[in-house]
This record gives sequence, C-alpha cells and structure tokens, in this order.
Amino acid sequence: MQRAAPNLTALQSTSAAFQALQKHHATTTKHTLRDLFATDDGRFGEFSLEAAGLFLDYAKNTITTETMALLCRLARERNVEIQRDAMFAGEKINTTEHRAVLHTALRAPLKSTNPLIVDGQNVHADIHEVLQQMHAFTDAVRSEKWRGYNGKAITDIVNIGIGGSDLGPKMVCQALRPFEHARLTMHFVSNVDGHDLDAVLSQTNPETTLFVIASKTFTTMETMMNAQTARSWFLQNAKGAKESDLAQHFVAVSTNTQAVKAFGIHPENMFPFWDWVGGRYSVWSSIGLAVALAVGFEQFSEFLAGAHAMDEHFRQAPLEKNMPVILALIGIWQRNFCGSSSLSIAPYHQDLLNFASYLQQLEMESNGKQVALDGELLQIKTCPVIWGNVGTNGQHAYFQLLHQGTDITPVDFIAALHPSHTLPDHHAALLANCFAQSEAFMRGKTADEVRAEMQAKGLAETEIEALLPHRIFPGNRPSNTILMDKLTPASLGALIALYEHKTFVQGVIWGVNSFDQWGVELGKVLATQIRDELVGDNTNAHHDSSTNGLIARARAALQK
Ligand SMILES: O=P(O)(O)OC[C@H]1O[C@](O)(CO)[C@@H](O)[C@@H]1O
Repeated sequence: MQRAAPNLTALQSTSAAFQALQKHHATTTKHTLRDLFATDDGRFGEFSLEAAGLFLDYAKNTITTETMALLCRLARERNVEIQRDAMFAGEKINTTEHRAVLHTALRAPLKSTNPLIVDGQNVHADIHEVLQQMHAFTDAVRSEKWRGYNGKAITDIVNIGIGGSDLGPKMVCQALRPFEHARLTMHFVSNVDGHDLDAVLSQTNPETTLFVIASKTFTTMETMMNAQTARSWFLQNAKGAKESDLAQHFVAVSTNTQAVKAFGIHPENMFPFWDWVGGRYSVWSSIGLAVALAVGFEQFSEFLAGAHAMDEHFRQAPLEKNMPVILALIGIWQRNFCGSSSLSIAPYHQDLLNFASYLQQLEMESNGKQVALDGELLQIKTCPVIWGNVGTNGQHAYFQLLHQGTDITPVDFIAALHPSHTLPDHHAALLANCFAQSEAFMRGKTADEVRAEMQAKGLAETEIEALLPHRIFPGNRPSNTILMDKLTPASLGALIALYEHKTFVQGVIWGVNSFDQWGVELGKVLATQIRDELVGDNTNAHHDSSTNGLIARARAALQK
C-alpha cells in the first residue's frame, strides 16, 4: 500500500545529515578542483551519468565520493523518495492550496495509462480528451481547414498570457524554431505595457491572425487587458467583421470556463486544464497549444514523450544515479554548504535564448520561500537567484565577474553535440568555447603560470609584477555540463523535466511547498488600488510619502 507523504518540515541545520555535511565541508576546502582532478583520473567517470537522452557531467564541483554519499543521506533523511512517489500518485502535496501536483500525468503515454483518480475524476481520461481536442484543432489550423472569418488561411498566432502561460510556450517555440510550420509566425504578448501588444498588432493582419488567450485563472490583469485590447483591435480593423466572427480568431486555454464564456469565447474554442497543473509546470497541458500549433501535434507528442522518459528515470533510478536528484543535491551543496547565492544558466545554443527566463520562474517562484510547509520560519537559505544568457554572448558581458569577481557563482552549461543548422565551422567553435569556459573556471591560472607566460613574451619584470594580480584567475569555480545529442522536441522535454524534478527535490529537502506562490499577491493587490488612484476619483492615497509622490506625478502626467 502507498505510504502517505509526511508533511514537510523545515530543514534544520541541527539535523544529523546536515551536520555531517557541514563537518565534511570543512575538510573539502583543503583541496581545490585542480587537485581533485590531478589526483584522480576516474573523476569524470564517477561524477557523470546519462538519462533520457541527456548526459550530465558534474565532476567540476568541489565534491568527493563522500560528499555525494552524505548528500544522498540528506535526501533520504528528508524523505525525497516518499514525497516523489506521493506526487506521482496524485496526493495533495500542495497543502496550502489543497491540490494534487500532476504535471507528470500530462505526459504519460496514451496507451499505458491506468486510471488516476483525483477528486473522483479520472485525470488520464480528461487529459486524453483535451489532447485529442488539441490534435484536431492544430491539424485544422496547420492544414488551412480552419480559416479566418473571410476565408483566408491563418498566418500569425498571438499567444496572450503571462508567467507560466507565456514563458513555457515562448521558450519552447523558440527552442523548436527549426520544426516550425513555414506559414505560421508565432508571437507572444505578456506585458501589460502596451508597447508589447502594439509591437505585435502593428505587424499583423487581423484577417489572418489567431489569438490564443492563455490563462489558468482567466483573471490575471495583464492577460485580460491585452485580450480585451486585442478583441477591440480585431473588431475595429478586420474589414466587415462582426462579433460572431471573433470565434474564428480567439480561442482560450484556461481552467475557468465561466470567465472564458463571459469574455465571449465559445466553449468549443476553449481548451481546458486543471487546478492540479501549476502555472510554471503547465507547458505540457493545453497551455502548450501555441507549441502544438507551431510544430504540429506529432512533435508536441515527442516533446511530452521526452519529458516522460525523464519522469520514469526520476521515479525508478536510485538516488545515487538519479539525474534530477544529483542536480538538486549539487545545488544544495553549493547553496547551503559552499555559500553561493546565485546560479548562472549558460545554454550554448541560441535557440535556448529564453531558457534562463523560463527557469527563473520555475525555480524562484517554486522555491523562493522563507517558511516550511508546516509554517516554521526557515533558518537556512533556500532558492538561489537564477539568471543567465546564451553562450557565447554571456562571455562578453558578465563572465568577467564569474572568473574574477568576489562571489563564486556556479554555472550550468547546456549544449547540443549536433547543431540544427548546416553552416560549417560554427558548431565546433561554439562547443570549444563552452568546454573552455568550464575548464577555465575549474583550473584558473596561478601566479606562477601568469608570470611564466609574461616572461615568455619578454615583458619587463616591473611590468610583470604590476600586471600579475590582475591576470591571476583563482579557479576552483564549480559548474555542471549537460549535453544532448541535438535540440529536438524529445531532448527539450527531457531537459525541462530534469529541472522540474531538480526543483521538486530541492523543495522537499528545504521543506517548502514548491507549488504555491503567495509571494506574488501583495504587489497585485496594491497595483489594483494604485491604478484607481492614478486614473479614477480616489485621490485620497494613504501610502508612504515616496509612493504618494510618485502617484501624484504620474496622475498629473496621465491627465495632460
Ligand atoms: O495563467 P494565469 O492564471 O494567468 O497566471 C499567470 C501567472 O501568474 C502567477 O500566478 C504569478 O502571478 C504565476 O504563477 C502564473 O504562471
């Protein structure tokens, strides 16, 4: 029988596993990464693994066999396996919102699924029904069976959504650009800043544009405002269009049927999903409609299958050989024992341009928490700041700080062994840079090496001594490298699922609820109030003097 997951408690620095790791950390600082590589030829073999088409090299971290054993002990002490099984089984592990967490069910294969019952509903049956609806619709749009109100084929798809209803589909469409339908141009509008929508509307023809209004709640202020503006734009600019023509140009993706109806979208044109899909975990649901439109349903299914392969690995592999668990534990080591406060994501693949932004929401909205699920204030650090950009661009911007700055920032390098283009020479140059950076972070360059180099160039001794401190690289800077054969729907699915499960494992270890986001509420409430003060009659603002002053200036400007 399934064991119920225990409620998560705060990770205590007094726990036996935590203390053992702290003690161990004090001994590891004696050895640099350079020493560890110099004294052990088998390091790469020991600290690397393959799963679901991905390869992870984590040898360039300040870890030893003992470190990994102690980290796995911590994971067991924190019940990672029990919590994982509870998530897959549909237990309501999101206890602050009383919800199951079942994004993994969205990518389970069609044939092999047994019923999975949540609140009396077989979620597998629901999922498959919506997948069929998505299949039929995306085929129709791509094959020109679905056309605009005056018979023209759709040429532009505009996804209007924000957060998880934008970052996932946008990142995936960009990453799978080579698979995109030639006729369809994808656009993503998220910001309430009218410049965002304006930039898209000014390039599109209302007669051939399809809007996908994507919002789990269908109440998010930004999305609702953009959707209303797009609706008015359509009615004003599509020649001879009537209200009833909106049906050919507006579809919705949401859990909120009532609000979708109230907006004027026909229920047949609504693609539902469910409260057990968190926004930042929703690209596998109908929120992925833009992806399926862009790359076709077959490729979308491949994307789901790639994620499912990682799910199976996560469910079955022992902790010691479990890629998401290892990635999570390395992160815990860096954050809680080595003291790093951020993690830089460096995809050496231009098509993963939006991957760091996607991970920002995934990890920071999930684990940017200060209390454990039982309400206790955490005494240890949780999620680091996630940031980054594609290589090689980052090298010419912020890598200086990563090499010689005063903070040690771990880096996740991500690369594909084969490119999706056919241009000669570029790919070897790209991979060379990727591997060179992780080697440079690890090795650094000592004073003796710098001196010898400058002497060989014939520099005067005085100049050598003056330049020496500036040209030393401390090294001993950690990184992971994740390789895939090629960026495909399946490898991308596996990559995203890897980070989802990494995030989950870290949340369990810290003891936080990775599936709520109460921290975004306060600003939303204040914004609604301030908007009334900016454009309405309510001038009786009771804010601090700074906020009052800013409101007064903006109100005056808006009224001119
Ligand atoms: O899909 P919705 O309901 O519009 O929400 C968008 C985003 O807003 C958030 O709730 C945060 O404000 C995210 O978690 C979510 O992805």
